[in-house]
Amino acid sequence: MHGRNASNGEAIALRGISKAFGSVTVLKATELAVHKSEFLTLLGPSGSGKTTLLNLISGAITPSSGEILLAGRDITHMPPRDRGIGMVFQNYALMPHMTVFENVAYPLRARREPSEAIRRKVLDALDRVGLKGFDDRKPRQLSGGQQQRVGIARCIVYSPAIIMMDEPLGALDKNLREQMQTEIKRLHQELGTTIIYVTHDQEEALNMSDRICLMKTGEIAQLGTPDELYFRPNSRFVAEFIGESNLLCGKSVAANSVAIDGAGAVLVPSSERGLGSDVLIMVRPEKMHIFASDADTPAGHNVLRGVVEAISFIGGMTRITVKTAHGVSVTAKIISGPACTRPELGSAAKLSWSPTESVVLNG
Ligand SMILES: Nc1ncnc2c1ncn2[C@@H]1O[C@H](COP(=O)(O)OP(=O)(O)OP(=O)(O)O)[C@@H](O)[C@H]1O
Repeated sequence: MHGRNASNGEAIALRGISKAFGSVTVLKATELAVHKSEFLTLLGPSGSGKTTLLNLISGAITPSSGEILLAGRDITHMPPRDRGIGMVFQNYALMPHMTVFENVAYPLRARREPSEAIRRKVLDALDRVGLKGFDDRKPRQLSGGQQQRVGIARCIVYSPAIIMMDEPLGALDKNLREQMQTEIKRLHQELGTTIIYVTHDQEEALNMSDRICLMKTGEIAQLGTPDELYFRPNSRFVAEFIGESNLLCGKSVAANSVAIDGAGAVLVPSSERGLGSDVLIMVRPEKMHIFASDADTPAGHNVLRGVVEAISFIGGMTRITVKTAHGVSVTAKIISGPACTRPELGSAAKLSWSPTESVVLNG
């Protein structure tokens, strides 16, 4: 398994990679392996280190410590152009005086490929990104979305094994962004390329990725599938960054029970915790059910009582917030139906959820 095959299916591996600018460490020692053909997204708030990580992999900056392996080979000190990693930028970085054809041909000309091969590959790349027949245009004659397609064509034209995209859809409006997300996913499936994608948009990350690497102040907060980050966040930060969450503070009173501050004990999945330790229970709003105060709740469910303080209709779903007797606002998201089927503003209500839907986080 080792020797020639030392990469073990890893396209990129970071081993103890860190980066400091002067005395400020912006990326703490990081371990990360990106699998071959994987779509991995670096997600995180502004300043969390996503671009720094990308720049380290591309070779635009050198690490303060650690090593970077490309398919098992140490490239830590290799110049960027020799790494063969394709880049797609938010601002497209097209050459304005060149036609679309020449922009896309550029990396092939730099590699001195024969002109017939260049023509074939450029037209194929333009076809793949839906720009057949646009080869004679100049970038300024294209919309933002079309310019980014040229940026993508220029990247896929020389078949790099790894493509990195830094907020590629950041300059586009919402509808176009969603359409381009679908197209980038399709291209990923067609080409089987490893993609490392940077965004600070959690919906984009959930929609596109095989795995998400969520960054927080220069560290990986959690690395996992979209499902894992959404349903099994490992911390309050992850629970709050991905999707909406209800957080209830309490103390562990048994392996499967937490006493919520001011509201009695609720059941949670069993796990080993120090009794009396501070914990947070996270429940996604769509796992919360709402009932009139005199209605029966499902057997075995946890129940909180309160008063409906806000109702907002968000299309297919309706968000109902209940202020509980212990003064905490808890939100349930239910499938929208006629107004008569939901509690009225100001009325007493019960919220219930299955103990299996409680995620226990360290307090
Ligand atoms: N050349 C530099 N010199 C000094 N500090 C830098 C430099 N480049 C980045 N930083 C700092 O490193 C931290 C991480 O920046 P980085 O650009 O990697 O974040 P990011 O997650 O990509 O943020 P954004 O979403 O805003 O692009 C920030 O605090 C930033 O100010």
